[in-house]
Amino acid sequence: MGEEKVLSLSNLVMRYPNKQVLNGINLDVYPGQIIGYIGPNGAGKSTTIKIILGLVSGYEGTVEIFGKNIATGGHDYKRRIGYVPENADVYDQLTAMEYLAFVGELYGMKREHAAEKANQMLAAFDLEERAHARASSFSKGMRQKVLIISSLLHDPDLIFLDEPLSGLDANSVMIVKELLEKLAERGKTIFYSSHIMDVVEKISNRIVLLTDGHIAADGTFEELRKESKEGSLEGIFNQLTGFVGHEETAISIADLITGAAAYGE
Ligand SMILES: Nc1ncnc2c1ncn2[C@@H]1O[C@H](COP(=O)(O)OP(=O)(O)OP(=O)(O)O)[C@@H](O)[C@H]1O
Repeated sequence: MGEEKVLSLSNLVMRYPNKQVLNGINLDVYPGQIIGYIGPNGAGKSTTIKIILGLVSGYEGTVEIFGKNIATGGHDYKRRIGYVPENADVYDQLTAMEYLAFVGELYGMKREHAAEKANQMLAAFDLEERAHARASSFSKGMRQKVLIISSLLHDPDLIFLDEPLSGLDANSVMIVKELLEKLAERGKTIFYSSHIMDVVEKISNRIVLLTDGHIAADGTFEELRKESKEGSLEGIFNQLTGFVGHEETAISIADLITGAAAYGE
């Protein structure tokens, strides 16, 4: 591909004191891609994203964003990035508008511009009436919408989303799924981490599966399907992560709960 890479990871290795999490990740990402970054719990997905965002240090290898090494290239690239973390929370004491104007300013927007755009986006997400209410009074889904807006307000080119649909109702899920596609069509790049396989299957135009610290699969859903001969992404995931016997596991847990194992009933 002749296009400029948005993100490039070369031989990325990360060790925590008692665990090697990333074992040499190589990944080149191009404009317009919607990458579904998947893998079992603890595989290292969040660690990868945090390294890319400059939130975790001590890695080996190279991370280039918009053609610049993040270790030596300054922090300007962060203004072109949007991020919805998995366990984020809006500041409870701020109203949705205050929070969004604040985040917009952090990304270098003028406060009035951030506030005006935030107002329009809150209305688009059906939250106009709650714009001046404190976040502490918001439901989980309302908070998630505010977080999504906060990650997109400054019109980033590279967007990281960790379980972005968490807590959203069915209508909002449809809007966000469609929105991601529209943004990708406009050249934005989306890096999307989720455990909901049917959503990843539908949204992503490229799926990257991380297991045991390395990339076990990388391609479109169709490519992965041809290679694995499984019909669904869930099946491919189970095959590539070596998972068998969900029923046996469920039975043994149910036995523990009801005491059947201990009492041989
Ligand atoms: N600060 C830390 N110190 C030590 N170990 C850590 C630290 N952060 C993460 N780990 C370990 O690194 C591994 C990868 O964690 P990470 O959060 O990247 O996984 P993940 O793929 O995002 O998992 P999940 O799907 O559960 O969100 C886990 O074994 C975790 O315990």
